[in-house]
Amino acid sequence: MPDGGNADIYSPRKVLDDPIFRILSPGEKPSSDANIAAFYNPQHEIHLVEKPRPKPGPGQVLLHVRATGICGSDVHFWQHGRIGDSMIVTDECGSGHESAGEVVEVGEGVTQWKKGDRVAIEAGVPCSKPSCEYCRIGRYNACPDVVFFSTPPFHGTLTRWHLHPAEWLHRLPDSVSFEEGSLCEPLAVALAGIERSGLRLGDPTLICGAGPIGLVSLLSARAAGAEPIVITDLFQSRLDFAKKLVPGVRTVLIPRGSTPKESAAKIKAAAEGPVKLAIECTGVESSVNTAVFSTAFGGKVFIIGVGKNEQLFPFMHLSANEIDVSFQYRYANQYPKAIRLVAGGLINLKPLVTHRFPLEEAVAAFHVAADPSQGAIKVQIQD
Ligand SMILES: NC(=O)c1ccc[n+]([C@@H]2O[C@H](COP(=O)([O-])OP(=O)(O)OC[C@H]3O[C@@H](n4cnc5c(N)ncnc54)[C@H](O)[C@@H]3O)[C@@H](O)[C@H]2O)c1
Ligand SMILES: OC[C@H](O)C(O)[C@@H](O)CO
Ligand SMILES: [Zn+2]
Ligand SMILES: [Zn+2]
Repeated sequence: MPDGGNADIYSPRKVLDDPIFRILSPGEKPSSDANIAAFYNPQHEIHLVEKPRPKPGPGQVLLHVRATGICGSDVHFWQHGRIGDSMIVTDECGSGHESAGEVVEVGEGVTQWKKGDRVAIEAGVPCSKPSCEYCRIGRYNACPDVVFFSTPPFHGTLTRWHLHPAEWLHRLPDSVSFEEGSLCEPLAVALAGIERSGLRLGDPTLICGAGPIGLVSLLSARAAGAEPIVITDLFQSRLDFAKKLVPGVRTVLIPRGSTPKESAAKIKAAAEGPVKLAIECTGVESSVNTAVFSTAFGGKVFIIGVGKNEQLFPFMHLSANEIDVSFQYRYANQYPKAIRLVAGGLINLKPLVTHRFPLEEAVAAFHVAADPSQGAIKVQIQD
């Protein structure tokens, strides 16, 4: 467990039999300063929960969470109860890990923050112990004792009053809104991918999938000087959105049922040749294979998407073309860079928020985020 943490906020709590947690009854109107949150459970229900307003312990900061984006992973935990074999919803669990907020109160020993400071909240809190190899070498996203808020059994940051360790908050300049601060979380994922992919100025680049992760990857690849950039999706509406976001991008609609080689032929035509780097943001086997067949000899397929545990890929094609395949898991050391790029105007996240809800309507927000017919890109809950 992280030092200085208050066991309460990290330990799982069974909502129903814990007197300080209660599920709000449908239609109940909580008071304007109630500490409400959106929780999901193993029965795939999602509801508002009222929790106590915590007091900051040593090294902690109490925040008023002002903006939280709903991630595909939040929806996945709610509707499927798990991600992979290790992240399983076995109890009521609070959602949200894309948050930004305002400092309300600081605990003993906290000197870098004061009331009113505006921050982005880094949801993955590693152990930071010298004895931990991954924390010691800076790849703290691999920390075996990480508390990643909203990944079961840890409750998320989608709440009104959230307690966080002071050193895992990042200052937001006044020029960066809470909306943008919240979006720095998916941006951190993309920036980690771009950094580890080795993307260089002028590299022909493919991005598979035009969801929030594909779109922040598009914005990041453009800022990093990739050219040309091709982006794919199954829905023309998402490709149209990508085109508005980055007018120079080339879009390729992937017809349902087309083979990876047929899709790759369309991509290579749009890119005027095979790409140097393919950033895969769907996790779907056919799309990963499309990325492989679209990549030049000596290129790289960099996979951010998550999907089925076992997947087939064209082994000999990769071998005979010396194509590297890498993966990204969350992020480490990316928040300061994300905030600099947004503050400096190199990455404009604002258009990504398409739907906004007040905290009291968080359940309705989840239903919109989960329904592709609503056309949402990023649904945000604001308070
Ligand atoms: N590696 C990490 O740490 C990390 C962090 C956040 C999200 N993710 C994962 O990244 C992926 C994308 O996240 P998101 O929020 O953008 O999800 P999303 O579902 O909103 O977007 C995925 C997009 O891919 C498109 N798509 C599906 N199959 C396709 C295909 N065969 N060809 C082209 N496009 C296809 C969908 O139409 C959709 O627009 C998800 O798997 C998510 O779990 C990974
Ligand atoms: O943005 C972070 C990702 O959504 C999470 O790691 C999720 O995949 C599991 O917690
Ligand atoms: Zn996420
Ligand atoms: Zn660690």
